[in-house]
Amino acid sequence: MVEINGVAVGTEVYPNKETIFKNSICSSGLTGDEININFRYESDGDITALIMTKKYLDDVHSNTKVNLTMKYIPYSRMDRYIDGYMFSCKYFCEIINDLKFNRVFVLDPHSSVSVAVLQRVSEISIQPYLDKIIHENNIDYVFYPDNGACKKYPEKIKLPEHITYFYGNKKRNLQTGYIEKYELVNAPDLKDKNVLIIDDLCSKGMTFFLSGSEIKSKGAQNVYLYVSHLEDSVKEGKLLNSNIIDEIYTSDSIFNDYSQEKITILKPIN
Ligand SMILES: O=P(O)(O)OC[C@H]1O[C@@H](O)[C@H](O)[C@@H]1O
Repeated sequence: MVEINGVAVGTEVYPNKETIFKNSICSSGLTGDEININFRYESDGDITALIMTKKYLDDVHSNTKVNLTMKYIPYSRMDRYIDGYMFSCKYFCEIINDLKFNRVFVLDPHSSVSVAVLQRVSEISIQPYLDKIIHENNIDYVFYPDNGACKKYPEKIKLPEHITYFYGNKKRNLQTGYIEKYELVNAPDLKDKNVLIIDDLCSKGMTFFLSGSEIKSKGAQNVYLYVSHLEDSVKEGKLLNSNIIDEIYTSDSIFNDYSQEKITILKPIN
């Protein structure tokens, strides 16, 4: 989904599935010094819509600065050279650079690779989300479910002084995607404690099902999960039908099913 100043672009298609890119939004008054594009990845077609929209704005509003908000960066997981695979994260970010946005705003990117490639990029902080969740749920401990999260978040977020974190180790088979082994590393006494798991992405939720199960088996009272980007595929996994996680919190970056019990989509930060 692509919006120009809050109005969706390209919502109709021709019979052959090409999108009808109308300019009604633009003719109904695009004034001001800056235009804001909101890009929410739902499918690869949204990337076409983004390219068309920026090209259109360059054409008819060539003197106006155009900002892009792209909370979830598509292809951000394909963030290294792997033999036989395309380095899609790099290529996608280069396409964004080629479009020459004035500023690009992203939320909690999966790794440092995307922000290293993207130009004129700023990160929207997830701190206000975490402060709210920690406060409202009387969190005792924070848990980072894998090495990636454990490396990233201590540098990125500030926990209240009384809260310490512990972390987990997972071994995923890259061919099958299956998690073959999961263990808690430095777990404190969790009896009757409230734990918040923090990570960037949830796909089918297996990482959180396994880590949450381990945490609950150590006597934790409530286990909450914050993920910046929640994929729809979470509905296909075990997580939502179990009692392992008491509430999942996420941003509106890619998840938009407000009917799900146990999932809170947090209001945009700014
Ligand atoms: O376990 P699922 O939900 O499938 O995958 C999510 C995990 O896989 C990683 O890319 C994410 O950073 C997260 O740790």
